[in-house]
Amino acid sequence: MRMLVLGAGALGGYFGGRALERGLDVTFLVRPGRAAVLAQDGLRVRSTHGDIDRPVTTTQQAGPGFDVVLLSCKAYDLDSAIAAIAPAVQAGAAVLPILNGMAHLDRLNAAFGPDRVWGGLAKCAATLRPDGVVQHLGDWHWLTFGEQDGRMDGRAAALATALGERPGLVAQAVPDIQRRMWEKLVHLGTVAAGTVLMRASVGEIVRAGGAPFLLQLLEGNAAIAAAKGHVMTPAFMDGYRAMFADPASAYTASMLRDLEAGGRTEADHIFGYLAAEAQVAGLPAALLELAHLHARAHDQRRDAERLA
Ligand SMILES: NC(=O)C1=CN([C@@H]2O[C@H](COP(=O)(O)OP(=O)(O)OC[C@H]3O[C@@H](n4cnc5c(N)ncnc54)[C@H](OP(=O)(O)O)[C@@H]3O)[C@@H](O)[C@H]2O)C=CC1
Ligand SMILES: CC(C)(CO)C(=O)C(=O)O
Repeated sequence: MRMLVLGAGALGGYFGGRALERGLDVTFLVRPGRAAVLAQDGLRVRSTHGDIDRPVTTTQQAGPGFDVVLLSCKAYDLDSAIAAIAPAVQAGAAVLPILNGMAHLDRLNAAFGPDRVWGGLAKCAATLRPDGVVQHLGDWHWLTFGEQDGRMDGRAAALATALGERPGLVAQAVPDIQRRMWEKLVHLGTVAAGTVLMRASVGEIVRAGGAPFLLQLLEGNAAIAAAKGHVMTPAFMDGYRAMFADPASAYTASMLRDLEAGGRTEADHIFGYLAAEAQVAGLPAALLELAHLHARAHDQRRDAERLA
């Protein structure tokens, strides 16, 4: 199976590297800066599930011949990413986006049609270090995806079989990817809003007395998902209530890591989207709106080059 990976950042580098290990024919579609690093040093991944150090094939121009495009850009780069992958998708490849959030599906559907676009999500924490190494954080290694019509006999199932389920990468094709993406957004919307607003890990927030704050975010996000027709199960809620009340947790969202590194945030795509959906449903969203404002203010300061 031939895979084109747009972006060799944290997740593109991690999952693209694991796909290479499992025998897929992988090409990274990258911009000149990342292309130069990969040409010089190869793909370097550091992970408790095994490091990766290997030369990789890169291109700066997509073309025909790919079965699937793993789309791993940030939401704010979506327009340029759509333009970059278009030659591969128009030639027949499916798109597997692993961005957090939901709104990108509409834009991908508009660009390529829903038959070509899968849903997808990554439960995996990683970061691209300044030295160009992809650092896997913690133990999560799940890649979940599915065709939007829920078909289980198409290319998504074939990709899951090709990638398999082993430590380092557990790939699953599912018939209910929209529900899974909403579960991920309830989780992410909680950890991102909580840790970005407090500029602290889950454990630090809990030890400071903030467990009720995190739980309020979790319940609020679950109510928004329910209003969209995706009711979180009791088991899901119990698991995340425990996670967001753990005083020993070092857990932070990638958005906090990006913000602390002086990067741009996906504020509109995550907090803005959730707050807008809350408004449509007549639900309270004060904490999401505050997180949105906080991250946007950071983005303003960053764009003006006034970060310390
Ligand atoms: N990191 C994490 O732990 C997790 C992240 N996510 C989500 O996954 C998505 C990706 O995040 P992450 O991997 O952290 O992001 P990164 O910033 O680490 O990587 C994104 C990469 O996309 C590349 N890119 C963007 N536009 C283009 C383009 N037009 N052509 C080629 N390359 C392009 C960037 O390249 P360049 O270097 O040239 O800018 C960058 O290397 C986000 O939506 C995030 O919320 C989900 C789960 C966990
Ligand atoms: C919550 C987490 C780590 C789950 O993969 C994530 O998506 C992120 O930090 O962006």
